[in-house]
Order: sequence, then C-alpha cells, then structure tokens
Amino acid sequence: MGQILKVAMPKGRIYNKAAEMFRQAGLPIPPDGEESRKLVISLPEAGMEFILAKPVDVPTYVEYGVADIGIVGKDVLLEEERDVYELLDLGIARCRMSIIGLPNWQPGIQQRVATKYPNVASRYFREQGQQVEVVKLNGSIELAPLIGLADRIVDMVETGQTLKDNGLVEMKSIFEITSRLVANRVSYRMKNNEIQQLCDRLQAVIGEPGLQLK
Ligand SMILES: Nc1ncnc2c1ncn2[C@@H]1O[C@H](COP(=O)(O)OP(=O)(O)OP(=O)(O)O)[C@@H](O)[C@H]1O
Ligand SMILES: O=P(O)(O)OC[C@H]1O[C@H](OP(=O)(O)OP(=O)(O)O)[C@H](O)[C@@H]1O
Repeated sequence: MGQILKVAMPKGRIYNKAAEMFRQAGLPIPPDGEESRKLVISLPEAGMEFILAKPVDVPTYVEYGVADIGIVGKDVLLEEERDVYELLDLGIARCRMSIIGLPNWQPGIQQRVATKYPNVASRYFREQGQQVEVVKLNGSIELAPLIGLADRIVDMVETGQTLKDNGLVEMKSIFEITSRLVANRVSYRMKNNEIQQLCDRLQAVIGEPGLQLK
C-alpha cells in the first residue's frame, strides 16, 4: 500500500471536467455537489484525498505541501508564480488570455487597464514597452471599459459571448490557457511512485482518441 496522495481540486468550472477525467482514469471522485458542502473528500480505496479549494488558492496549497498535487488553470499559474512543478497539460477548460477594448479604442496619454490578473498584465505591457496603470478587479471585468474605469482589460475569452454581449472587441490574444496538473517539489520526490502512477493514468485518458472532455 502506497502513501495517501492529497489532491487540491479547484471548485467552480474546472471541477466537473477534472472529476470526469479522474473517473475515466478509474478514480471515482463524485461530481460537484454530490457530497453536500464537504470540502474534503476521501477515497481510501484509491489512496487519495481531495481538497476542494478556490481555484486561485490551489498553487498556494501545493507550494506549502498541504496538497501533494493540484489542478489549476495556466492563467492562475502565471499570475501566482508559485514554486510548483507543472507535470501535465490536461487540455480541459480551454480558453485564452486577451487584451480587450471598445471598438473605437485609441491609445491616450493615460492608459488604464483593468484585470483579475495584475501580474500577468503588468508583465505583458512592460515587455511591450507600454506604460499603463493596472487596476485589479475580482470579476465582471468587462464592465470596466463600459463604465469608464479603464481603457482596456486583460481577461479570458472562451466563446467570445461575453465580449459580444457587451460590445467589446478582442484586440490581441496573448496566450492559450488549459488546466494543468502541478506537484509540490518535495512530494514529487517522496511520493514519486504514487504521483507517477496517477500521471500515467491521466495521460492515458488525455491520449485516448475521440474522448469528449470539454
Ligand atoms: N470562460 C472560460 N472558459 C473556459 N475556462 C475558463 C473560463 N473562465 C475561466 N476558465 C478557467 O477556469 C478556471 C477557474 O475559473 P472559475 O470561473 O471556476 O474560477 P474563478 O475565476 O477563480 O472564479 P471565482 O472567483 O468565482 O471562484 C480559470 O482559472 C481558467 O483557467
Ligand atoms: O468568452 P466567454 O465564453 O464569454 O467567456 C469569458 C468569460 O468567462 C470568464 O468569466 P466568469 O464566468 O468566470 O465570470 P467573472 O466575470 O466573475 O470572472 C471571463 O472572465 C469572461 O468574462
């Protein structure tokens, strides 16, 4: 019998997609809501324990080692810059990070950018040699250019529906996002067999042709 693997799972839109992947890999984690509001789900027969975390906190739990591994969007990894190993691209919750603005946007003297990702945005504009003021918001980012808080936003686009409904345009896509499997550096050495086994099982699911994981 191996050691128990603690897995930080993001609540919200990634959860059911990731849980479905685990089930395909033979690990019967329940769908969202089925275990009431419990935040820790044990699967002793599989030697695993799942911690249901806020997505942005997953890299923190993994860096501190209270979770051995975790599932998190590349957007959060790039924003949080936590010291974790990125082991697998799960290919789920696919979207992109983009610069967005009003259709008539013109560069002004003072440029303000609103975003949930201040580190990603600051880094991007610095690399472009553009001086902008970055304002952190926590959601409904598309509101900012509509009500005059910011000239542009840096946010995620999946279908483009939110932009369309709010009369905004995608000016530039800056990187692609999918969910990743990450590991704590010490756990990766100490629980290498367990982590490797899980990676192999997930890899087999990812590699299966015709599998519908959206
Ligand atoms: N529209 C989208 N389409 C596909 N994937 C998305 C989309 N929006 C976000 N994601 C991915 O899903 C992850 C989690 O998003 P989710 O909305 O569940 O959490 P959150 O943005 O942290 O929200 P909350 O603050 O409500 O917890 C994001 O970090 C990103 O990787
Ligand atoms: O291109 P679309 O398919 O419309 O998806 C993009 C939207 O999804 C995310 O928002 P979310 O639903 O997480 O809400 P939020 O505004 O609270 O972040 C993102 O911030 C966009 O607003």
